[in-house]
Amino acid sequence: MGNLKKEPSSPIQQAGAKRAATRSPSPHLHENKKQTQEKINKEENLGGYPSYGRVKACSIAKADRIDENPPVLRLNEAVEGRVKQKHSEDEKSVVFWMRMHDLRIVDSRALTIASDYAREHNIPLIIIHIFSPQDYDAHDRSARRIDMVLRKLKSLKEELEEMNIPLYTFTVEQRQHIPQTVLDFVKEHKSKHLYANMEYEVDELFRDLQVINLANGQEVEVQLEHDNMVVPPFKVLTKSTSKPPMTFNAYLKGWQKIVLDDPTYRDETGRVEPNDKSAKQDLKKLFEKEVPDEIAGFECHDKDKMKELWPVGPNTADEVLDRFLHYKNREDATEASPLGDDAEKDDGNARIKGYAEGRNITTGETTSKISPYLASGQISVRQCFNRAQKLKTGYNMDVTRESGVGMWSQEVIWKDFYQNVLCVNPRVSMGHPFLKQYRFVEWEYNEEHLEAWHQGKTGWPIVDAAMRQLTTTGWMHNRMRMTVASYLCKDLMLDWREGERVFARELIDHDLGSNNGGWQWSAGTGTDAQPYFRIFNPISQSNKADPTGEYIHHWLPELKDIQPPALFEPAKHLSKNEFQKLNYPKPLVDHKFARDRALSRYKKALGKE
Ligand SMILES: Cc1cc2nc3c(=O)[nH]c(=O)nc-3n(C[C@H](O)[C@H](O)[C@H](O)COP(=O)(O)OP(=O)(O)OC[C@H]3O[C@@H](n4cnc5c(N)ncnc54)[C@H](O)[C@@H]3O)c2cc1C
Repeated sequence: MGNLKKEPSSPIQQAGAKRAATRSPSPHLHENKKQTQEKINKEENLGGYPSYGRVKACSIAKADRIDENPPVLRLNEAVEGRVKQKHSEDEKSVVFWMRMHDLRIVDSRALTIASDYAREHNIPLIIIHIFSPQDYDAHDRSARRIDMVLRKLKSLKEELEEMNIPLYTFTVEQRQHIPQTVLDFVKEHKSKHLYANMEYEVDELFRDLQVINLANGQEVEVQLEHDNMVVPPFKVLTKSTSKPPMTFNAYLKGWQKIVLDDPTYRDETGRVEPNDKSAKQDLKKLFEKEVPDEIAGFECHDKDKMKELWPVGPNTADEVLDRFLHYKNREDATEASPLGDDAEKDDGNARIKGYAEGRNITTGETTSKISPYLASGQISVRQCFNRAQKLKTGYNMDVTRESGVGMWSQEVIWKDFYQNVLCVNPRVSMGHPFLKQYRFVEWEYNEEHLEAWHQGKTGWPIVDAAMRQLTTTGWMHNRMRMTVASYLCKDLMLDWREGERVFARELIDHDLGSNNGGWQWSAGTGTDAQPYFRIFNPISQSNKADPTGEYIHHWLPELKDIQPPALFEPAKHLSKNEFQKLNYPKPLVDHKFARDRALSRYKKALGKE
């Protein structure tokens, strides 16, 4: 790999490197960190994870302890037992805390309740959003994701201003100070009620528990709602065990029954109601504060490109969905915004209609590209599900695999499923495999290979094209996510958490539940995981996802003159001379060798070797 650059190449990698330099140990200190980390791993019984300090995992003991009493259940209890506050004359406002996952003002459960309370008592509604760089760091948030949040907040601020509602944003540097800072704000604005939708990551659940505990002693009532899933966590239970099912098919069955029995789960709440005009004057200072252009340490270096590819505005998420439900597939859309202006409305040939058969093809617009908008809550899961279901024919609810509507609805339910997995087994978001038997897989730690994979220089065109799509656009097609993830874990034998982290730092649609679920599925360590012995072959994946080679040609112009099948494995098909002229790397590892190595390592972890 002599042609591999050590310097971060994509803007997002540069941002990551800068952040790493300021906030976390430099990647170049990995060698020094290795010993310390190995010591910690040994001490904490993490054996088998010799890490370079990159992979974050808490001790097994701690993960098991948190799993035994999942924080979401504790939070549910705390919400039930909260100290209630009655409205009185001295209550002058009500506060809604908007989070990174619910950036919208329509169909947001807690926001609607807050808005109703404000109307009922004739007091103004205040909306706040907190920037927490420490949390972004802890969750490896990408600068692109943060940039999209800022752009959306700016747009919301303008919209809300028309409705006399202030959207006030501020940064809290030390995340441990967030609970009290929020309560201080609530009290300062003479409010006794704070509303928010729950976030399901472990840190956030513990933070919210603390908010409630503190509020109980400070005459503030905190009400938290389940909003980020159609069916809240721990609701779907298997008949035989009364436990949440951990396979998708069983979950889907239970999910469907619950929603059919009680259609209110699908009910959308309306739009936030305006404040009285007087709020503009009374809360002048809050209106005056601008949403910042960037957050220090998370500057987005390809901001303009992101803005062009993933625009935001009052109705953009609705429009992106609309395109998928009612417009034709644009053939040349590999690097285009889902809102490009050359789309043709055609209900008879709408993209969703071809989804069941076409979703694995990487060229054109075979999927919705709604994920950046869904992950940041610019549109709700309910809205997506309901709007697709409106197009169904002949069923009460279509979640079958036979139709485009059914298949797409199932995919949306996968999002719910992975949120549920996160809530039921919090260890998965703390660096632990869902299948505990895979705690001791022996991974390779190879900085060069990781870097080559990240930069799209593995020598396997389908993997490289996909990784360049990721670093250039912040998004990757689902089949490609599975392909590159399988390649990282099973061909390069690199720890899935390394890949999970790279994705988190690059993706504009990063969602902890879906990302973790996708990575663990690919590594064979998760729910529904493909078994360890199923190893994606880059050539069959190329044939399946990019039969004409158009996707590879788009992302790897150096291979533009080569056609399939040579395109899928040029090092094998071309003469030495021809191959050298391409300036394209040879495969990092031989697939057959890698396959045998992976099988042996997994078997060893299972005690079969
Ligand atoms: C290794 C790996 C990492 C992933 N990381 C993320 C991530 O960080 N954020 C993310 O939103 N999705 C992630 N996914 C799931 C999936 O790849 C994306 O949701 C999908 O590619 C987004 O494109 P789309 O909106 O066009 O999807 P569509 O096919 O149009 O699906 C519509 C929506 O359904 C949901 N969905 C679809 N497939 C899945 C799935 N397999 N798991 C969970 N939800 C799904 C998403 O919200 C998606 O936007 C990951 C998958 C893998 C294999």
